[in-house]
Amino acid sequence: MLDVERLSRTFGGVYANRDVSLTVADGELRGVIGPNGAGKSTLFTMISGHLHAQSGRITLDGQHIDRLPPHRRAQLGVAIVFQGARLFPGMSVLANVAVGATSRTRAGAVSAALRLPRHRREEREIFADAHEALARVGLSEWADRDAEQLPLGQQRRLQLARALTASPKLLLLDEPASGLRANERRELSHLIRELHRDGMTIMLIEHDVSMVTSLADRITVLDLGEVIADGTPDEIRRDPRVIAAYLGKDAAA
Ligand SMILES: Nc1ncnc2c1ncn2[C@@H]1O[C@H](COP(=O)(O)OP(=O)(O)OP(=O)(O)O)[C@@H](O)[C@H]1O
Repeated sequence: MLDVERLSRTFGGVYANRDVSLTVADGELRGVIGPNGAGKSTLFTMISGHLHAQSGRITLDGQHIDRLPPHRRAQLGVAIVFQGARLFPGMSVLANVAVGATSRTRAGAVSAALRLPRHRREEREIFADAHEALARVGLSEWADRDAEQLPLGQQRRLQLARALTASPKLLLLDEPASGLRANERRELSHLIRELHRDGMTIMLIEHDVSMVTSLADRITVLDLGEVIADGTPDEIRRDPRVIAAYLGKDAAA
């Protein structure tokens, strides 16, 4: 489904990603781990198109997408939840999800301003999609609440709902669990596992190694912008390079 070949990107002459290659199978849940500054977010934003790679190639279902802008990649099924993504302040939970969905409408601004039938139909579809996505993440009963009033765990699920309105083929989650309490983490893990079971292809950046090893089919480990290991959670746990670079002595014990 996703082929990343020798992707590179530098900032100020320093490699944030250097010849990063990986292949993600259809329906796979791929964990991406590595120390701070390893290049994980850089990799995700190059896949989503928000950051340009300086070299390398990205192929989604056989189609080269590396020259496409982010909205075209989104139309092809790539959705990203950014690290620390913000909510729209002063808006309800439902409106926050619906705003995410409006970027995909076809009717355009003129038709929206004139409230032409096509626009009204799209608006209905958007809100139907938003309701469905909220149900999917278990937030239906909070639809009319002010989004900012939600506890952090629910805010993260809201971000996920926003991404789901696009019915993505490939969902990129950049540290969705950071800052969450243990019970919120468990709920989010459960939700990610369900999406995976439903067949969605997911890439997940996560610092909590036990969370990522319990969820992922395979894990890619980055260090200083390079892939230092790629394998099943068991293989990763045993890999001496990973233990040395990332997991530390505790994990090796
Ligand atoms: N927009 C930018 N401008 C300059 N340097 C950047 C930029 N984005 C990333 N970098 C640098 O690229 C390297 C990789 O950063 P990146 O955010 O991809 O790492 P990460 O593995 O996601 O880190 P973290 O776990 O802390 O989120 C770091 O050295 C970072 O400082």
